[in-house]
Amino acid sequence: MTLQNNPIPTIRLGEINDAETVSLLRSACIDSGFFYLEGHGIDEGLIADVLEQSRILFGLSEESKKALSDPVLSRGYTAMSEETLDPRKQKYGDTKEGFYIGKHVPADHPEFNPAKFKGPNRMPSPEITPDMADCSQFCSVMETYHQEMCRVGFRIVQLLALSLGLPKTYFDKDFEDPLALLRLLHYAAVKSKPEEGLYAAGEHTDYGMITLLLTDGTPGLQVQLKNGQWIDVEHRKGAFVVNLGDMLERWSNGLFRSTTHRVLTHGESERYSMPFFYEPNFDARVTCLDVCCSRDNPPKFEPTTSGEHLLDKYRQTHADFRPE
Ligand SMILES: O=C(O)CCC(=O)C(=O)O
Ligand SMILES: [Fe+2]
Repeated sequence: MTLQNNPIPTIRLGEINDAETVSLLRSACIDSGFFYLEGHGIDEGLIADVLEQSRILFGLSEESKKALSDPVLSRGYTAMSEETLDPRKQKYGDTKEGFYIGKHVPADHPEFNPAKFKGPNRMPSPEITPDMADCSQFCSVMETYHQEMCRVGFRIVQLLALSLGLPKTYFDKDFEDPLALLRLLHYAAVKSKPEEGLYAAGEHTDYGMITLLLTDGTPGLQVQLKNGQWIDVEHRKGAFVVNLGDMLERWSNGLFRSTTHRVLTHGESERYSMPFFYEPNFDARVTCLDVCCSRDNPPKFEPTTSGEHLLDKYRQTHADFRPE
């Protein structure tokens, strides 16, 4: 396979100070904004459990799944076709259903603050989802995975700091209370027809810092190269597909790329995936980094905060949302 066909490099998370890894990561962030992650230390058994529990969740009755929705806090269940990632090109909603899990902050906790995305998860329980045999198993698998992924996310951010020519701990303070959201996704066995506006997940960039994606191996994810061409992101067992979001592009003054991607399904089988969105503290300041600016290359973006940036992105999506 030529480099042209597979421009997505592999980063091993083992040796964090390794100069070669740092420079490979820098190139990946500048060129494609996507890389495979190996050596992350997440147990294969845990990954299998997350996939199994995800299948169990989406196999519940429609009644149970609807009872798990919580649109106010964007936690819990989102129905098939409810989301439209690219309203400009899509005639139909994404042919997927989803389930969001964040950090659980109970309503009576001092940190509870829906305006800052701090609130309770909406999880299965014998009362809400009587058809789930073992709700506590689902909850404990997802909680463990969420915690482990925060640990991996933190290490990637340290590696990103090095790749920007900054001290390894540069962003540490901004990730003391990260906005970290795991999303389970289930794509229907529907053949995507982009020419007719039918997508499994419409074209988009991710809003935040980094996304770590795991799938069941069913193909579908495509990335757009700088020349406009779409390429398949091939599944690599045990590796995460990591991509950068708009917030990091902004922070790095456009040096690191937030790349457009989409999902097209072939219609032969269902597809399960779980993106994990790892973002800075709500109040973290996002100001174009000095190392990415110069007299000839002044800051292209106004300073903002992580929370404001994310809220802005959500508002934009809603403003031009035109349901058919
Ligand atoms: O399911 C996938 O492969 C990608 C999903 C995605 O891009 C997203 O949820 O932002
Ligand atoms: Fe995405």
